[in-house]
Amino acid sequence: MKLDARVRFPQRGVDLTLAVEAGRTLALLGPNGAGKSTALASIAGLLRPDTGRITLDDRILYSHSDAHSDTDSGSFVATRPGQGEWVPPHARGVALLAQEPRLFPHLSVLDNVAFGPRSAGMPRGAARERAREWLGQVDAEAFADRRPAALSGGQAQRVAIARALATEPHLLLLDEPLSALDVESAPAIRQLLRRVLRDRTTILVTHDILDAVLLADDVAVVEDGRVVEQGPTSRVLTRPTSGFAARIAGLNLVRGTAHGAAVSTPEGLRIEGLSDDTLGEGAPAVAVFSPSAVGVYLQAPAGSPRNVVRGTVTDLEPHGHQVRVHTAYLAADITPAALSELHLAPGSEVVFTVKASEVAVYAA
Ligand SMILES: Nc1ncnc2c1ncn2[C@@H]1O[C@H](COP(=O)(O)OP(=O)(O)OP(=O)(O)O)[C@@H](O)[C@H]1O
Repeated sequence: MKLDARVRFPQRGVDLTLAVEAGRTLALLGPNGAGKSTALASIAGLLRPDTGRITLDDRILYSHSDAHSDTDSGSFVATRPGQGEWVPPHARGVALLAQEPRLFPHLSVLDNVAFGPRSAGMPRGAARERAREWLGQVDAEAFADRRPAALSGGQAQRVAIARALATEPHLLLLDEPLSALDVESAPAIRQLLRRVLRDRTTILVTHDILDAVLLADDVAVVEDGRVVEQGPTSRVLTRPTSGFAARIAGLNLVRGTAHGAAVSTPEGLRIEGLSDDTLGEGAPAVAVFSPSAVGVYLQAPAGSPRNVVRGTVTDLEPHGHQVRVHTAYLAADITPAALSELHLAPGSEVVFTVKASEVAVYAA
């Protein structure tokens, strides 16, 4: 089913609009405190937004508007302040899978998975039958008779996935489902999710770019309580328009205004690039380029036609066989040999150069 959600918590500075098309997986990415968990809890019904509207297809799960602050056309005419609709969590057809499996410790694995169907009124035998099917789907039927305490973290998360899916939810919410797992068990659970999420309407909160690439059709980047960027995963990672998406995609991004195929920043920086967008003069735009396209010098090379950006080294870190040199806003990859020749350390003044032909300029 298709999800449309607008959730507003003015006191938390959260005002998010999200849409997930039926059968697609949307990854929510963003820094800590951006509002991702607030969005999931609101959609699951664990948290009541001050105002907003949440629908699954035509069914309203939550609706409440405030005539004074909600300027959405029409909606506040029909609903006066204090009125609204609220479907409790268990009746939403929404399953939430958290970081920790949170299985019921006193029930067997089988009865943990049968719990949802039982609560929905299914007879015990049929509920157990369904639980067995789902345990089979997640390769966990061998643990059916165990108690949760006798499971490893990865095994418990498999069971939690089966428990969430056994309720046959219209919408699945995953809150960093792999973050509590060790590096050995995470890949297998990621593969399992890849299989079970296919054609299922899902929102996935993650900090891991690999999860977004392997599991999500679309990505929404949340910063400071707002969705700052949303689109197909491949587009967001190859043509990011937010600083956060650029960082996780491993790209440099300079934001400013368009002047021809150049971007100018309020600080006076000007980056020339190539653009296949029709950019209005002065329109918001970004210049995006890879750290591997950046040359690092101590002095600006004489007569160079390249873009030149001065900065102070903030950090040096290994990056594959190279070393990534960070300044406050940009990064460059150089060889260890170049690093030792330049004698770089945090605090060093450097000049970054990049050819215009390596810089993509597009509307932001
Ligand atoms: N119980 C609460 N009461 C008031 N404000 C809260 C509460 N929980 C979170 N907030 C605020 O709401 C905003 C969004 O927080 P939220 O936990 O949704 O972010 P997040 O993106 O999920 O972060 P993280 O990645 O750290 O989980 C933050 O400003 C946070 O301080």
